[in-house]
Parts: sequence; C-alpha cells; structure tokens
Amino acid sequence: MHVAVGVVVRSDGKILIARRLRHQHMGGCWEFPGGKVEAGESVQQALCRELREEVAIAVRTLEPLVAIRHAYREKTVLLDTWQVTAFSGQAEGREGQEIAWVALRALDQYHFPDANRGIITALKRARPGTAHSARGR
Ligand SMILES: Nc1nc2c([nH]c(=O)n2[C@@H]2O[C@H](COP(=O)(O)OP(=O)(O)OP(=O)(O)O)[C@@H](O)[C@H]2O)c(=O)[nH]1
Ligand SMILES: [Mg+2]
Repeated sequence: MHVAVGVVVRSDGKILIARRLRHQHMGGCWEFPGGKVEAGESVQQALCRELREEVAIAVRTLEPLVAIRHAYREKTVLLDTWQVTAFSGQAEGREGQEIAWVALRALDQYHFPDANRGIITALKRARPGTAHSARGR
C-alpha cells in the first residue's frame, strides 16, 4: 500500500501530528497526516488532497524526506514521506481527530506506529534543502 505522508513544519519549527481514530488501523496512535495514493494520482497530488481533507491545509512547497517500507502483520505499507515547507490555512482535525503542533525533540513523547521510527530518525538528520513547488506535478 502506497501512502503519501506529510511532515508539515510551521515557521516556528513545530510539526503537525494527528491522532488516528479508534476504528482505524493503528487507532489511538499519533501520525503524520496523509493517506493512500489513489489510481491515476501522483504521490504529491495524493499528499495535497489528503492534507486538505484531513487537516484543512493547502500545500505550497514540499520536498522529499524519506520512504519507509514496513510490514505489519496485516499489511505492508510504503510511507512515501514529504516535508511540507510552506502551506496556507489553519490546521484543524476535519475528521474529528485530535491534532497537535510539537517540537522535533518532543516527538518521542508521542506514541507512533512502528513504521514511523524511520521517519523520525530521518527528520532529525534532515538539513534544509531546495524546496520543490507542489504545483505542476
Ligand atoms: N497517514 C499516515 N499513515 C500511516 C502513518 N504510519 C503508518 O503506519 N501509517 C499507515 O498507513 C496506512 C494508510 O494510511 P491512512 O489510513 O491514513 O490512509 P487513508 O487516509 O487513505 O485512510 P482511509 O482508508 O480511512 O481513507 C494505514 O495502515 C496507517 O496505519 C503515518 O504517520 N501517517
Ligand atoms: Mg489518512
């Protein structure tokens, strides 16, 4: 399962996380917002759509962070993860989910699915790069 995942970074450096709903896979865990890439969609398009649907933000620029393949007992996911370096809108949990803005060093205090370990490691290593436009992809 190909999943578009967004690490949304605010100007103060804090990162957007959301809490998965009880009935979902990994319910109760915190996540970086995102969702499945649908047929005919690029990963960037999926990411823009999911962030609008789930947390009401419009992506302006993004850059690749890391892709993590992880096998859960029930399924294997490819977390195609992008850093969102500019966006507009006020984040809110559009599906009734809790959201939080947290500092990178505070992420360890939240419980994420096992697959996310590699994302957090990559994030800690990440250096500012060249932002790619979200348009025209
Ligand atoms: N969005 C997101 N999904 C993650 C993360 N970590 C992780 O293991 N996943 C897994 O990736 C899979 C797909 O993500 P999703 O459930 O958000 O997909 P979606 O928004 O299209 O869901 P839907 O089927 O309710 O419409 C889930 O099995 C989820 O548990 C993460 O940080 N963010
Ligand atoms: Mg989702």
